[in-house]
Amino acid sequence: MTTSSAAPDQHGSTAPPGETPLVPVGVLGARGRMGTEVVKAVNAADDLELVAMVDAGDWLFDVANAGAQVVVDFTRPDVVMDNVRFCIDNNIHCVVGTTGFDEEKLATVAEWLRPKPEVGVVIAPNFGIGAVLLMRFAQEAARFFPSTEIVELHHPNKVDAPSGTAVRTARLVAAARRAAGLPPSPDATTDSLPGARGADVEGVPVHAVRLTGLVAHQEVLMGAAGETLTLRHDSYDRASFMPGVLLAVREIARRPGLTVGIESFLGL
Ligand SMILES: NC(=O)C1=CN([C@@H]2O[C@H](COP(=O)(O)OP(=O)(O)OC[C@H]3O[C@@H](n4cnc5c(N)ncnc54)[C@H](O)[C@@H]3O)[C@@H](O)[C@H]2O)C=CC1
Ligand SMILES: O=C(O)C1=N[C@H](C(=O)O)C[C@H](O)C1
Repeated sequence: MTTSSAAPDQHGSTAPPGETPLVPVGVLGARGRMGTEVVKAVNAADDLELVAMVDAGDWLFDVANAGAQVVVDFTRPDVVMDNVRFCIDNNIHCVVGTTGFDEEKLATVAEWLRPKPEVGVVIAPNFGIGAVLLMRFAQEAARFFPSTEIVELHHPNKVDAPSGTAVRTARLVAAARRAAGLPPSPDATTDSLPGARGADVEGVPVHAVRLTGLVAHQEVLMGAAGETLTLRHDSYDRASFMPGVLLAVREIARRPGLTVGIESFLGL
């Protein structure tokens, strides 16, 4: 299913002459939990124009035919790479929220962008500004604590575990610990059931909870003698991700190449 307004001009805009051109935006995963929020947010923005809504089984070409200059992808880890490749090949900037990106996939996207110096792609596991701040705070604090573990908690419809946010947080914490010369966190475990100590992400245990009634939550637990520092972020409504998504949609044309995370968009 797609929606598209009057045929865009050569700049992809349908704004009346003399007015600031609207940025034509396409949404992939448009009927999903996040995609429906993005559709609402783009429709409510007076400087953006929703020109294409694509979901499973729809024709991906519709985003190009509709003149989208920016595409937002909130689909699935197993399809997102095909979507990103299509957008890059068609000179369409990409704001990607879909998770599942490891270093290899990020390197592949960067390679696809090499012959396209004008195209911008931002891949962010979390567009929630509070979540981004949590990651930054955890990165800053990590070097002061012998032990760090992460607990992420999500709705039971999430297909991937651990969350992309938790994996990125763990990687940032692990890098900070390495830079500080910290030894591995103390752990005397020698006898455990599979999974009991969580997923090992560069030496940081990450535990995933799936619970009816939740949306998206994360705790970073940092331990030292006689104290624990607990950092927690809660997303109660997917509207919380929209300020970050719209910031990226508005900025991406000025950010050619691959950007991972929205920290630089926030001046962090
Ligand atoms: N970066 C961030 O801030 C956030 C990222 N996410 C991630 O976004 C992704 C989507 O999450 P949800 O919206 O909850 O999932 P969802 O399952 O509700 O939505 C995914 C949508 O993509 C559609 N889809 C599947 N294959 C497609 C294809 N080839 N082309 C177009 N559409 C296709 C599905 O039919 C579905 O409507 C997940 O990877 C999740 O981890 C979720 C929330 C925030
Ligand atoms: O699937 C979700 O809902 C979310 N996924 C992202 C992730 O995997 O980090 C972001 C947020 O946690 C919500």
